[in-house]
Amino acid sequence: MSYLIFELDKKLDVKVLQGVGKSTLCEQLAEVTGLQWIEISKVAVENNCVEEYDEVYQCPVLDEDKLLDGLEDVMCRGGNIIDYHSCEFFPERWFDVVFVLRADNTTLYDRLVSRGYTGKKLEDNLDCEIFQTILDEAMASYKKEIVHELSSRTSEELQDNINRICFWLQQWFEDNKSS
Ligand SMILES: Nc1ncnc2c1ncn2[C@@H]1O[C@H](COP(=O)(O)OP(=O)(O)O)[C@@H](O)[C@H]1O
Repeated sequence: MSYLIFELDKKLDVKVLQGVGKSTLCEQLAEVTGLQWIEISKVAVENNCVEEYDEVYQCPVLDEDKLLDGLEDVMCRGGNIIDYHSCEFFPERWFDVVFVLRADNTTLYDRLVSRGYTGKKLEDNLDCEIFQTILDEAMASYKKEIVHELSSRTSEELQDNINRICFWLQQWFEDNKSS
């Protein structure tokens, strides 16, 4: 499961979880739309926003306040695609639409195993999908009407998602032309 969140405050921004295809989608979307793809994990490391390393999940633990402070100006300008595996700590005002990517468990299992995930990290990522944790988190963090689910299992669905998001963007610009 994954998020894709656009902040469309006259400009745009996107945010997206693990193995569902968010990087793949964000990269292609950035190419097509000209939006700036921001990988939070990379930005955090580059800007010293990592507090410690979680040995169980084998991932960095972020200094969220510092990270958010550093992103504030960029997000206010808009035009970004934000890519990360959690969404509740981002300010609600940053985003105008949220896309939650979904993949069935077999697909997700194969992707995560081929990426080298094992043990608790693998189990918890799969549980997230089974229990719809990310969708619930998105629904709880943002207005329900701006949260959308997209299936992300095949290359056809990837293309379809890009088309749907581009169409959605066009509509957004039409609706907000005069403001
Ligand atoms: N829609 C899709 N159809 C088929 N394979 C996909 C799709 N999206 C991503 N993948 C593949 O799944 C793997 C994980 O994708 P990635 O974009 O890195 O996920 P994430 O960024 O969510 O962790 C990669 O090998 C990628 O090529």
